Amino acid sequence: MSNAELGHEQEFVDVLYAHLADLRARTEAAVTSALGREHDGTRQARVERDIVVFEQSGLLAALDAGANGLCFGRLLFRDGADHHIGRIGIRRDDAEHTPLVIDWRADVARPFYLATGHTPMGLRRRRHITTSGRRVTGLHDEILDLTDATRTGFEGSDADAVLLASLDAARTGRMHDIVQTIQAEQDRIIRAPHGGVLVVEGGPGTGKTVVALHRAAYLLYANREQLTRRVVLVVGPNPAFLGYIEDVLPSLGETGVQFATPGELFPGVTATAVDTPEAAEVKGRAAMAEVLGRFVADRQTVPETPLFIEHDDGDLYLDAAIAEAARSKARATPLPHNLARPAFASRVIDGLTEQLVDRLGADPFGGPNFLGSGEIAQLSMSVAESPAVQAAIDELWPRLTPQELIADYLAEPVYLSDEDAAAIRRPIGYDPVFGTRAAVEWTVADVPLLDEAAELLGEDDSLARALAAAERRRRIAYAQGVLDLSYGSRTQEFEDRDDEESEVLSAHDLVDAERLAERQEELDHRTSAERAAADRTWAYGHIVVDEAQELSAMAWRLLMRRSPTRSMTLVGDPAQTSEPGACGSWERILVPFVEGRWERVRLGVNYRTPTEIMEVAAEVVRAVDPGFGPPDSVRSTGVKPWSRHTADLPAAVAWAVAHEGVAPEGVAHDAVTPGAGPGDAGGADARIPVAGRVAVIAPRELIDTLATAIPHAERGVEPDLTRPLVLLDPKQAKGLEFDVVIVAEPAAFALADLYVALTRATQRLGVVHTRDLPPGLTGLVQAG
Ligand SMILES: Nc1ncnc2c1ncn2[C@@H]1O[C@H](COP(=O)(O)OP(=O)(O)OP(=O)(O)O)[C@@H](O)[C@H]1O
Repeated sequence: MSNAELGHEQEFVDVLYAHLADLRARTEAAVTSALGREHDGTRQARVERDIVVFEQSGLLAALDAGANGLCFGRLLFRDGADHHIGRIGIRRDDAEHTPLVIDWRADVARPFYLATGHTPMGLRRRRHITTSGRRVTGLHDEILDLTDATRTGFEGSDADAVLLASLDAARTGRMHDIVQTIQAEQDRIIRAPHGGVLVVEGGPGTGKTVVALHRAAYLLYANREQLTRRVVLVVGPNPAFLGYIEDVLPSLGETGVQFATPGELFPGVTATAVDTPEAAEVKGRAAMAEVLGRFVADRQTVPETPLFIEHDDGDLYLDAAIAEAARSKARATPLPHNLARPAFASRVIDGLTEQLVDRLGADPFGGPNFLGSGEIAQLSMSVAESPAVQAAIDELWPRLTPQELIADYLAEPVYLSDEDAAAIRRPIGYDPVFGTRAAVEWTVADVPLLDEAAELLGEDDSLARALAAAERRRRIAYAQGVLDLSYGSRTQEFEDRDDEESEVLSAHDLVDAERLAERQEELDHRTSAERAAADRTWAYGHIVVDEAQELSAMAWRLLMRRSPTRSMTLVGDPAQTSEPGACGSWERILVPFVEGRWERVRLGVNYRTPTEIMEVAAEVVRAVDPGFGPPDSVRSTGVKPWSRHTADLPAAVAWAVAHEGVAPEGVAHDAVTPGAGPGDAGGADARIPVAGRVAVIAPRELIDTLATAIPHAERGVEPDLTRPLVLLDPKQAKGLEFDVVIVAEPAAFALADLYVALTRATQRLGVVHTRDLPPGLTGLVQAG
């Protein structure tokens, strides 16, 4: 093994970090000085400041992101080309600004992920560089050209060594990027074209989530202008999951991404209540769209007996004929309820004015009405301005908010069977003092109903839109000035744009005046992602949906509205579906929206769960579905899952936790000898992690009881997953992973939930139970 070779790479990495530090210092200085600079308040001065801040802030974020594990690979081509591959791209200071390290997303980096002995893609040698901080700790070379006789001593026959080392590492409670070890099947998905709907399917641990996140990073790189402006939205099942994955994109230099759970997709509403499974199922049905449409139509009424309206020019009667004619006119417009209201109102006003005209201008001798057009117009105005007339119109065609409509509907659900109506009925609460409506506690399944209501009702925002358009014109004019000046004052760092592989972008390359105008708004106020989050009608550039199999038909309607271009990556595993309202198959989800215009790809290798655990999880499913085929695990640990029967579940959970090496509060984790897990007796060459994370996964109804036995366990709606021990219900555990998992009382789990729980462990699995074990778990090693 050549220490010189390691030394060369260390020298290169040193140069790289020195360059990064220099770039960073210059960038930071530029931002600080621009922000701190006194300016005279003139447009010119503001423009100059904004140019610097705009150009440099994005670069700073990318530089910070790249600082950790900046360089991880090297490609040596047969033709002599030699490229280092990194998390971000950086160029030299030479005259040509040649690349120092290539962004992993650039085309030239692709052989790092795809080349094989059979298809070397021009490569002679591929090198994995392992670093710890800034120190090069290891090299792993693969020779792809058998005529290459050079030997460094780092050539390895096991091409998966780097991957296995990464998979065996103790978990941290946060998902990490995998740029160093993306597998070929994953790379093809990550770089699949931007347009259309791509469904990524695969069993537990096949990398669906991590691949979807890298795909988002790749798409942002390849379509930067479009996607940073339109924003990428990542939808995940719950807040804990979003916390678990939220570091991945920033670690790849991408910060302008919005994360949301399905309960957060209606701005202004936070889902705090929980539906029963039956209620969630009813609310999620596609038929609810039509039901709500009918409910809105029911609010457009005709009086059974004429409404009497006192008026200065004479009493008015708003009868069924006038209301009927007005309703037909309003419904004939293509507008939603609130926007069609003016059409209704104007026809009612015409009808009532006619009443007055007939009465006041009637010729007693049967001749033509003697009121002139001016007088009629006057009468019409006085009718329109009458508060009593307005109140009558409101009664027949009320202005409605989505919240009011859905609260009313849930208070008295119609167009459903009695059973379904009973499942979702929720009386309106009233403030005991003021008698006003109490605030509604919304559920996740209410959110798509609110969105549907917003579509049916429409919002009269014409004034707001006109103001926004005027403001936008002003900003574009201003931004044009920014760009003109920016071109004149560009720095060396940003000039280097002659080739297609450039990774560092400048204002001229990224933006036109319109785009910069939007950027200015961001600088002044919020980021694009923040603006998107606050705007129900935002059209996202790309949407990634994780655990997509869980969403209801109504939730899909909402998401499709947010993606008019239908650029989406949907990630899921139908075998892990347990939501009663879930849509079921991809066909059912997608045919109504993108029939024939979607593609499905499958990932088939489990990178998380070792063979020993996966076999057990598969047996559980096979007990009901004998043909079930789980993904193949990429590694095994030699440690068999164990079970323990007990009469005292909390005590058994506490015992299991102690045996898995999680110290109670106040005792340092290191003070407990880890690894002596109850199942180790059977393990021959067990590879045990030194430290890591343990999860106890238990049915929701047992969580409180178990918490008393393991008070040091982290739990709650949004548990901190970086803590050594967490207590979760199976829904919360979706998408997560831990070194060790203890499943409590598996007989109380739904089958899909149990499958999810059993497949969360990267190292060891134990089961504690008082009831009989479900089929598939009965053969586990008995512990204790
Ligand atoms: N190429 C890879 N290199 C290193 N680690 C990988 C690779 N692919 C996947 N992994 C790791 O495997 C684990 C499982 O990945 P991920 O959570 O994305 O799987 P999933 O298919 O979404 O699982 P589930 O459906 O069970 O939630 C993660 O720790 C991930 O980092």
